[in-house]
Amino acid sequence: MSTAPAPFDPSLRRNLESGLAALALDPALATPLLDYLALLARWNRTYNLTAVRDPQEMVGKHLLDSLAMHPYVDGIVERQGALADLGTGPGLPGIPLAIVKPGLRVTLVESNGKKARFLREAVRQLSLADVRVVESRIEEVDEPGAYDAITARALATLPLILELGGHLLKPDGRLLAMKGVYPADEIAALPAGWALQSAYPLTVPGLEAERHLIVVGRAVA
Ligand SMILES: C[S@@+](CC[C@H](N)C(=O)[O-])C[C@H]1O[C@@H](n2cnc3c(N)ncnc32)[C@H](O)[C@@H]1O
Repeated sequence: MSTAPAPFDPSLRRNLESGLAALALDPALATPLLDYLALLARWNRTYNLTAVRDPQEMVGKHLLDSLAMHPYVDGIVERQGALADLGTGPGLPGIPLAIVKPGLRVTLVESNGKKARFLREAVRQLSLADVRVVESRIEEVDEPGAYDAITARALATLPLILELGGHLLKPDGRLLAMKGVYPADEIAALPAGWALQSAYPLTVPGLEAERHLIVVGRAVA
């Protein structure tokens, strides 16, 4: 499938630009983000990559929702670190974060072949030089201790995310998990050796839904 200019209604760009401004991001980033959205919307017609089909809805539920956590990856960019986005699906939140944080090294981990094919194409067409795609089950990724952070959105419970991908984190690495309702039960059930580090309420411009960023790291003995 070829690249084409984003064929969107101007109101969609305006909504995205005002959402970016509300998140303290440069509204000019709307251009590369809309290129990604156009690709996603086009492939979604045949590949069923996401249940959200309306591009206007994708702006809030996918782009701005993914970007609401952007301040929390700044430390990784500063230390020239690496982040693995587990069960990334069509690249969420990994691709929007990579677009707005140049220099952030992102590995997109996805086991579904169709989604991985889309991801490789998106990386190529959007010229995302610091992004790589690993088509694999998370638990089979053989890169122990390689990452400063792992992200996961709509993947699994906190204990299961750590069971699948905890091995990928450096000793001081962090799981940054995006959650809806505050996951008190999941936090109480964290596996031995892991502890809640912080929890931040996230505001997603234009969305009412409750969102939280849950930060988990290795417990200090
Ligand atoms: C509900 S989707 C969420 C996708 C994306 N993170 C988002 O926020 O839209 C979960 C994704 O995780 C992938 N997945 C689930 N278990 C996995 C595993 N063990 N290894 C790799 N990918 C997995 C699925 O194929 C699916 O694309």
